[in-house]
Amino acid sequence: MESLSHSSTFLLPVTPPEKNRPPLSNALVILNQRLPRFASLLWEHAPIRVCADGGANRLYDEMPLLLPHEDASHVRTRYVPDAIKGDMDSIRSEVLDFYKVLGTEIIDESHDQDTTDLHKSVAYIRDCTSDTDKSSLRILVTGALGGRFDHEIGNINVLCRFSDTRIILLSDDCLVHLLPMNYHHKIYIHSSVEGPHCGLIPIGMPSGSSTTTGLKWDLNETKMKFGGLVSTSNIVEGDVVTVQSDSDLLWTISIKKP
Ligand SMILES: Nc1ncnc2c1ncn2[C@@H]1O[C@H](COP(=O)(O)OP(=O)(O)OP(=O)(O)O)[C@@H](O)[C@H]1O
Ligand SMILES: Cc1ncc(C[n+]2csc(CCO)c2C)c(N)n1
Repeated sequence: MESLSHSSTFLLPVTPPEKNRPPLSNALVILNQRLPRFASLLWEHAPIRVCADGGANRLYDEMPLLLPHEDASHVRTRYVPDAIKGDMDSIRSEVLDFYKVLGTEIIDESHDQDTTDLHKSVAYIRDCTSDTDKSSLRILVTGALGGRFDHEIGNINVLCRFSDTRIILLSDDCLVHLLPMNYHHKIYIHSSVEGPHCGLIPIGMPSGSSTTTGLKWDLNETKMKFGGLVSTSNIVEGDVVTVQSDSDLLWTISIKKP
């Protein structure tokens, strides 16, 4: 069985070795919810930055608030997205004009009312990425959790629709990503910034057998399904958690407050 490693390095300060030889190439998608307090750190980790429609308002309004000791207009001209994509029904016109003048690519897909702005943004990033680079692509998504439940479920559905792409949904409090079925997953825990609360939830179908190590309540060829057992309020015990399952699982872990 093939192995897949996971590590929330994007929550750690950017270090020179990572700048020289990053193991994964990050992209950032900003959704239309409050920016997390570590938004500027994610920006530094991600050379490609896309705002999904109203996410551009958040970047424009809130990045200066996260950097209160700097001049607001300097912050705005430093944090310019590569692209703004979506159905453009939420972005304010002055925000659109501001970024357009600074060279941001504007992709209006208002004709498509069947896919979400996150879906459109993920498709854009995948299309910009060569096939050889796709295996090392990791998309970080801010504002994806909390808020409106239909949006949250839509965001989780994007994980399933693009299950061959690493996508991490983020809020201030936690992160969520998919562990595709039939891999030996090794999750490296950075206990200075994440944990100990975590969960493993089957998505799309019941799990006939899931096995873990490194958790307080490990699974041992355990069945999980909605309406039966799902692993919530679990606790990470070691520096590494391993997971194997015959179905796709969502992995979630808490993010520590500073
Ligand atoms: N309250 C929220 N909770 C979670 N995700 C959100 C929330 N609001 C927006 N998003 C995410 O940000 C993206 C862009 O938001 P935006 O408000 O521009 O979308 P929208 O398509 O205009 O939404 P709607 O028309 O349903 O209000 C959405 O596609 C969704 O992924
Ligand atoms: C069955 C079905 N349900 C809801 C929508 C609406 N919808 C889904 S994604 C989207 C775009 C949001 O930016 C909109 C309006 C649809 N098309 N089909």
